[in-house]
Amino acid sequence: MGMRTVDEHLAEILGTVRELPPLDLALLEAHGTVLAEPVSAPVPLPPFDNSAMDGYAVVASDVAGASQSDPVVLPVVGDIAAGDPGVSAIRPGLAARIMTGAPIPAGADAVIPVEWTDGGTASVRISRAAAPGNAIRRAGEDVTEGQVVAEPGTRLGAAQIGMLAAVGRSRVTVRPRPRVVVLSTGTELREPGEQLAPGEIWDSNSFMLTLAVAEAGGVGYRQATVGDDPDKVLRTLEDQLTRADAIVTSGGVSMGARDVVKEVLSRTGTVGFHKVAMRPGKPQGFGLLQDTPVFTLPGNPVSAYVSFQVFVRPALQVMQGLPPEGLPVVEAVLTEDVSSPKGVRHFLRGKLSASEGEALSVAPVEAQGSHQLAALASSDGLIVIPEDAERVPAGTRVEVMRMPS
Ligand SMILES: Nc1nc2c(c(=O)[nH]1)N[C@H]1C(S)=C(S)[C@@H](COP(=O)(O)OP(=O)(O)OC[C@H]3O[C@@H](n4cnc5c(N)ncnc54)[C@H](O)[C@@H]3O)O[C@H]1N2
Ligand code: MOO
Repeated sequence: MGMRTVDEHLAEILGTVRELPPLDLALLEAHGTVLAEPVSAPVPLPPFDNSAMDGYAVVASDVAGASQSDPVVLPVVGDIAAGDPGVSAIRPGLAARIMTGAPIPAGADAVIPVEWTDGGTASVRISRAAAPGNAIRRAGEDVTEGQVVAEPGTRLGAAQIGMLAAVGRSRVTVRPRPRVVVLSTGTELREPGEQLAPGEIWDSNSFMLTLAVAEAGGVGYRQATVGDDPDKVLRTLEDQLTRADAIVTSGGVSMGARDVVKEVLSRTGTVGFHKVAMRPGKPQGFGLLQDTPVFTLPGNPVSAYVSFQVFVRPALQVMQGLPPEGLPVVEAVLTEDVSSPKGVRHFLRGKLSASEGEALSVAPVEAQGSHQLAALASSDGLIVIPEDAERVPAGTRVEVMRMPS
């Protein structure tokens, strides 16, 4: 078990994981995935000049003198609704009733909102002038023909999917969400909701990690907790390979007499176990089991969470065709002195706050033990204290990994 740095361990991971093959998905199924092709508009948007309001299409110069006291009256030659094919036309001296989204008739150069008129159907009394172009939405004003509306690497949220539909796409090529099987090991673990016997605790890691996968854009499959029986652990891992793009385990990787994950994976696959110079999260394992990346995270809950964000999240980003950036990092001013072991990258749990006009600040929470999940759950950032720092005084600017909310 050689000692390695965080960067060395991450480099091995990022050098091993691969982008998932692209997949053609129907739009709604593509929500949350990452686009793998550039999408361009086959036509301009809007495709034709159309009305922004319900009202009357006119020639602006006809109504130039219209006012409350001296309205202009024009004959109405017809109705144009949204969806009409856009073949109608008017001549000077005429008006056409028009609805929002309907094509502007040839010859018209302004739309008078119905509120500025008496709403007439045979003829209309207009009591306000309008400049040419009034209430007209021009073709191509949103998107020009051939314009790329979404680049590869775009995460497809509601607005982006809406954009793809607006340019006529029913399906898109994306990197699928990585499917990640999450497995907790430990005979002491019980399902939440069950009774605890002496010596037992409720399994929290598998819930936390399954959802951390989802927060990172993947699909987490929570596996029922397995005990410390090596054959059962191996069988469970192998059974899961068919549906997993990656496997994340928690527990059973340190120095105990019954560290089952380490025992089992030392016999097969390429998973290597290392002490990584970080706190929390020292015991780490990573490698392939029949070509599937396996991350063996330490069992202490805070260690498991931090390890996930530092190592697994960037790997899931690579699998989705994204740069391995990990959590977003912000700079903040430390509110308290902290000390940190030399040679170790320390991830302290902290609370960010922004008061008006002042720089973002971060307060380390009091409980920094790797078993103290309540302190993690009340934090919103992981304060990164680099390897070479031992004493960091209050007022220092530090990097903080912002936890997903
Ligand atoms: N002699 C040494 N002992 C330990 C060392 C060491 O270097 N030498 N490292 C410590 C560190 S650091 C960590 S982290 C843990 C890692 O241990 P394991 O990954 O083998 O995890 P376990 O022993 O199975 O569990 C540790 C701790 O976490 C609790 N746990 C485990 N799984 C869950 C879960 N799914 N939900 C909630 N809590 C869980 C478990 O009950 C233990 O309390 O090793 C140290 N020891
Ligand atoms: O590294 Mo352990 O992960 O500190 O508790």
